[in-house]
Amino acid sequence: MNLLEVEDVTIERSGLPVVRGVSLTVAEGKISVVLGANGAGKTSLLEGISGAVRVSSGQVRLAGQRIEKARPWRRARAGVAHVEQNRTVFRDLSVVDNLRAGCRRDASIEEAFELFPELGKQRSVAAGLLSGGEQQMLVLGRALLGRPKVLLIDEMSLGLAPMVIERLARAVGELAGTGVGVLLVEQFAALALSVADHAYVLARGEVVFQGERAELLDDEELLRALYLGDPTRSQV
Ligand SMILES: Nc1ncnc2c1ncn2[C@@H]1O[C@H](COP(=O)(O)OP(=O)(O)OP(=O)(O)O)[C@@H](O)[C@H]1O
Repeated sequence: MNLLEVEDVTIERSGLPVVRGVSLTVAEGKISVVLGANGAGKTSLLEGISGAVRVSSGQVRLAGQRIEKARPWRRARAGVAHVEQNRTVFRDLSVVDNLRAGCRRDASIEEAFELFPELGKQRSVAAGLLSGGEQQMLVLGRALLGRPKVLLIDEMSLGLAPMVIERLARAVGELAGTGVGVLLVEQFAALALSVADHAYVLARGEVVFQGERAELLDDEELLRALYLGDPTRSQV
């Protein structure tokens, strides 16, 4: 079942369309990734889904219900969690208090420690003292405790070491395993493709490729172009 459906969505910034007629889906328990160079419109797309920016036209449906006109907090309450690029933690609060801040009554912060035992060993440490990777774990753990249906994750790998990125990717796979639909936006294809079920490539606001992970892995030319940051150069 598709938990998230984005249909023909256009988003404008300063009067210019930066997301143009994009359609994509995220199924229950699956990971869809959106790849694309800097400025391709990935962040704007996620913001349009969570409500941080207005969608000019098209539909966004969560479990079949239209949400593209709903206020951001309503979308969050309906089950859209948005993990933004800047890893926002409450720096002065402990790990436990950061998790409590996002914890629904029917969730337990122990669930976050099961997913990230690393955090369980630092319960009373101020979040600001954690490494970048641990802060990302904290943000993901907190999002999990909000019991989302769909998790939007923006550039989780930014500035992190490959080993840490692999660790996070594994955790995202485990999260999806619980039934959450994940939409992962990444500039770097390797991480995204290691966990993706379905992949989309965005260039200048448009989807220029979509397919199963295997198809993208098979298409060396497209992959190379992705790494060079210009997916429009390949034959798609
Ligand atoms: N607040 C804004 N006002 C005007 N234009 C914006 C704004 N934010 C982004 N843009 C423009 O929208 C386009 C898409 O940006 P967006 O951040 O969505 O792309 P991206 O693929 O996520 O890139 P990045 O990896 O840099 O986040 C870019 O041309 C950018 O300059």
